[in-house]
Amino acid sequence: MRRAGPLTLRGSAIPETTTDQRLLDRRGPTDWVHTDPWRVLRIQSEFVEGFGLLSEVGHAVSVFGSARAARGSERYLLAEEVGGRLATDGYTVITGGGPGMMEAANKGAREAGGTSIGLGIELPFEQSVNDYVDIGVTFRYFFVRKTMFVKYSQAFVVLPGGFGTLDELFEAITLVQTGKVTRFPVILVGTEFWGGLHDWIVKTLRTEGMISEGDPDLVQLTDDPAEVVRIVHEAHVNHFG
Ligand SMILES: CC(C)=CCNc1ncnc2c1ncn2[C@@H]1O[C@H](COP(=O)(O)O)[C@@H](O)[C@H]1O
Repeated sequence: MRRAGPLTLRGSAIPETTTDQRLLDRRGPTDWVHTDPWRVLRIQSEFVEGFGLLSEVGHAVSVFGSARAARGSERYLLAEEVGGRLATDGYTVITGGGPGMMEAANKGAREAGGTSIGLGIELPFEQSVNDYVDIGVTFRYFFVRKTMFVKYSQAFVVLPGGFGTLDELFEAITLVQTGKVTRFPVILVGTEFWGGLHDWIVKTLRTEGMISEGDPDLVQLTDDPAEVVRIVHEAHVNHFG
């Protein structure tokens, strides 16, 4: 008779090898590594890593923006200021961990003495999280990473950017519109950059009946980093007391 954890095995049911031996024995086909059930485990492990790392982060704000802004450019400095002001107000700053405005926001947060987090994404070209990230994770799956941005922040700050930034912006607006997240400010920084999109949302989406009357107000526009912090702070105080 053999006991293995909660199991009792007798006779021919007793395996000839131990669990460790079977684990360490690498022989056999490897196709299973490329199957979806195996990927599900990998996805699960990304959630476990992410939740484990971020669950004790205090109040946080996710800052999005172009990966392509040059160091020292006006937009880089804007992102740096936004990151710095949020950190000074006590918020952890979470970015996509990449270059450009993500790096700038991490830099601002770090230099203001705040916590600077980067949730990177594995991309086809070699890349690691930027040098201003104090706590970083690199995800394989976009959708796991996106869950982390929403779950562990109290607001989205959206600086000028391209498709990646638009993806993050519209995901946030949809979650707010459908009530999946509540009292979650989505702040567009850069009235000139975002004005055209906001006008189109009002003049086309609302006029054509594709969104509700009040939906354009789900996002707020500003040019002023101090105003960003004020909006976040106000929503936060109303929500958490
Ligand atoms: C130089 C280059 C293109 C590097 C890309 N490296 C990246 N690293 C991490 N997050 C990224 C990257 N590219 C896009 N993203 C995600 O998409 C947004 C920026 O994309 P975009 O530049 O607006 O469209 C960021 O907020 C970020 O979450």
